[in-house]
Amino acid sequence: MPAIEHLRPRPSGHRSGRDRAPGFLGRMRQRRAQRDYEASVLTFAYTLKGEFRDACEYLRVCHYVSVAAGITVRTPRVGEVRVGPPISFTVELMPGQEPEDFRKPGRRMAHTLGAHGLRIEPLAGRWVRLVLLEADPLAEHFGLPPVTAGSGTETVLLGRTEDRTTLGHAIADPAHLAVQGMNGSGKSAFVYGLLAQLCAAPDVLVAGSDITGLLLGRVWDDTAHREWQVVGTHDLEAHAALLEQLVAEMDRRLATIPRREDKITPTVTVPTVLVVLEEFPGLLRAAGAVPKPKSGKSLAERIVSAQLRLLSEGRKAAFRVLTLAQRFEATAVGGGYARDQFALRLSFRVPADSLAMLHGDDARPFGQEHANADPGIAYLSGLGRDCERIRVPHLGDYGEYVDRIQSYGRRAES
Ligand SMILES: Nc1ncnc2c1ncn2[C@@H]1O[C@H](COP(=O)(O)OP(=O)(O)OP(=O)(O)O)[C@@H](O)[C@H]1O
Repeated sequence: MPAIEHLRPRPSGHRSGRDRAPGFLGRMRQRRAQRDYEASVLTFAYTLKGEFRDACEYLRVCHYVSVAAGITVRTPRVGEVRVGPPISFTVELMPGQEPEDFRKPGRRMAHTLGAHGLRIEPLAGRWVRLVLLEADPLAEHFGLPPVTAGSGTETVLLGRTEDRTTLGHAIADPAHLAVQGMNGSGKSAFVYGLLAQLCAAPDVLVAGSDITGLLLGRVWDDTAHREWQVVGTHDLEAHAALLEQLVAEMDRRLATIPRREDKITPTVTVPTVLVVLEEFPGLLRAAGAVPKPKSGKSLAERIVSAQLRLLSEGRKAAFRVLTLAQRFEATAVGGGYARDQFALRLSFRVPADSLAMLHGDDARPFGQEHANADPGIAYLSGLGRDCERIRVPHLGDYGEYVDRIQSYGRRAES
């Protein structure tokens, strides 16, 4: 950030190196160094304020006020500037502004000021502190600790935000999850971590369909979950049959909701069912190649309609759908209505248009940069937060996933 660099005070020690009070010339040098330093801080603060004002104007974090001479621009007032590191400054929000209003333009604002990112720390009243981050706060590796949830109502670790807030989510909370990402972006590793955290909970059942056979299937042998999982492409009919079986269970639950309640409360005997649909567009493509029977629905139609019913009615019956896809195009996941049912959405590295497709137009400014994101970096929408960049925890290699499911996966009762 050459434009707004500041000088740091230099130690004014005397040449002898001995610990002795400075003489007259030494004291003069000290005073001059102090004066130079103070002047450099003032120049630095002045320059930073100017650059911040320009950035606010360009990014429209400002008010346009009509005066007799025409339109004038008001930008948030900068208070105290700290030279850091990290460099930070306080800002008084303008009427109607919220700290969150700096989040979306934050990255661009930081780039204008020569930093990597911006952390927003709300202070008292209408003041916030903006901290300029010199490096990507998400660059640091984040390992998943060896924890398992004791119940679906306990939160599992989803990730860490740029301001180091840890985000968790309880699978019993009524939200379906959508996860998209290109090959190698870290979406499977994320779900390995999620399932490893959930596999031991006595009131959670991990069911689903996985044409790859890596996420579900063999890994889950000898656990209570395995009989509710279908893998591979050798018997595609079995995938449709499983989803229809899950819909039948959902219908049975809906019919038994107590009169004065509007949803099922999950228990050990009526667990939260997490329906994992790994590489769902691939399943639909494979099913689409199966010839349609003379009467009735095609295999792909059966799969789409079962998924749609689980998505639209499952929440009240303690069903949660977790769908994985490389891109969440409406046509690839059973239509726009199906896509709208996901309250929690995560996008690992995807092309810019795919990010906006799942997170809305608000995510468009992040698209270009996110298209080159490192594995494990994702945008998350949901949990009552705006679309936000996070790093998800990393469980380790595939062998670690196998070990954790085999060690902690809930066993079938004999
Ligand atoms: N959270 C993470 N932190 C650090 N590295 C990660 C993380 N997640 C994944 N990786 C690295 O990225 C590699 C690819 O991850 P992963 O296999 O999950 O990608 P994917 O999106 O599922 O790709 P594919 O669709 O090909 O399966 C992993 O082998 C791992 O080395």
